[in-house]
Amino acid sequence: MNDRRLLLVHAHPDDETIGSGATMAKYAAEGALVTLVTCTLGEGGEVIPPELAHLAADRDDTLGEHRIGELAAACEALGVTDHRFLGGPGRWRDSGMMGVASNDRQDAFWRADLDEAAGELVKVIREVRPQVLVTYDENGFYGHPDHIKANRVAWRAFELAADPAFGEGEPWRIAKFYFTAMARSTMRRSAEAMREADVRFLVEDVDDLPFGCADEEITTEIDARAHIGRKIDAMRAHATQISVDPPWFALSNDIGQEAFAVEHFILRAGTQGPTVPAAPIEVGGLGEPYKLEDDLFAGID
Ligand SMILES: CC(=O)N[C@H]1[C@@H](O[C@@H]2[C@H](O)[C@H](O)[C@@H](O)[C@H](O)[C@H]2O)O[C@H](CO)[C@@H](O)[C@@H]1O
Ligand SMILES: [Zn+2]
Repeated sequence: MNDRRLLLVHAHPDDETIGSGATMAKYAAEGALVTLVTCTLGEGGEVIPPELAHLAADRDDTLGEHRIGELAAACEALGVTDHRFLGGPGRWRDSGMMGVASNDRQDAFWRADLDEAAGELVKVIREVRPQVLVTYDENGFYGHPDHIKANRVAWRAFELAADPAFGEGEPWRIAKFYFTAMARSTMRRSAEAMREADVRFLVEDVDDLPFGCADEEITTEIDARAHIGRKIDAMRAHATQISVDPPWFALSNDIGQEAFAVEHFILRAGTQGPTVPAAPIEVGGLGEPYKLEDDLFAGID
């Protein structure tokens, strides 16, 4: 174990793997403490396997409980041993996609009191004392209300954890705050490869997808190719949400995506560390002429 401590805040079981799974596996394998906080149980998700359809919210409403098990299996696959649900399992419920009726439930994460939810995350931050925090950008990566709220709660907790006038425990200032990111150029190349591979999933035009950023916004590139097998295994663990046909996967909308082994991030707060030439495009990097951090802890230790 080294002294590196990485905290990730994700909205639902499966997001950790989709957006940062290879990176989590890499740092866990290198001996860092990787702590995952998941904000809901994913109670409102769709269910892919027909034999599990009864779990859905409008049937038995036991999908949240089932996804606790999926997430435990995914964390084991990633080598992540420290996982918490924000405020405890079921404290806040999956709000559903933007605009649906479940957004208005009293227990919806989207309606959570910001300082109350952030206060729960401050407890974890002051206990773990992470140097690095990762979550979504202000749009929640793709606009889901729970993802947007996760960004807001994480940012508020980032501020409060460092404030000696707030709450109990020793204040802790996190050195670097990152957003998960996906470069549109990488997405385009992936979509082209999917078309050529004639995969069984739908291939959408990148411009029609609700996520992706300009290459120039990326600050950090984590080459976790050595750990892609763990990411694929973790995706398989989330069987109600993800279909896997490596290196491709799809959610219940059946829109094909690539399980990237090189994952990108945007530094939102903190000082950028030393940069190196980006990995080649052929392996999923941004390629020339980009120079990026190749380590989330760059410049800290
Ligand atoms: C990756 C992610 O955030 N998944 C969420 C999302 O699930 C999507 C939702 O059910 C949508 O209606 C489908 O078309 C899409 O395929 C799903 O990925 O929203 C769910 C409800 O809030 C959430 O449980 C799931 O984790
Ligand atoms: Zn999600």
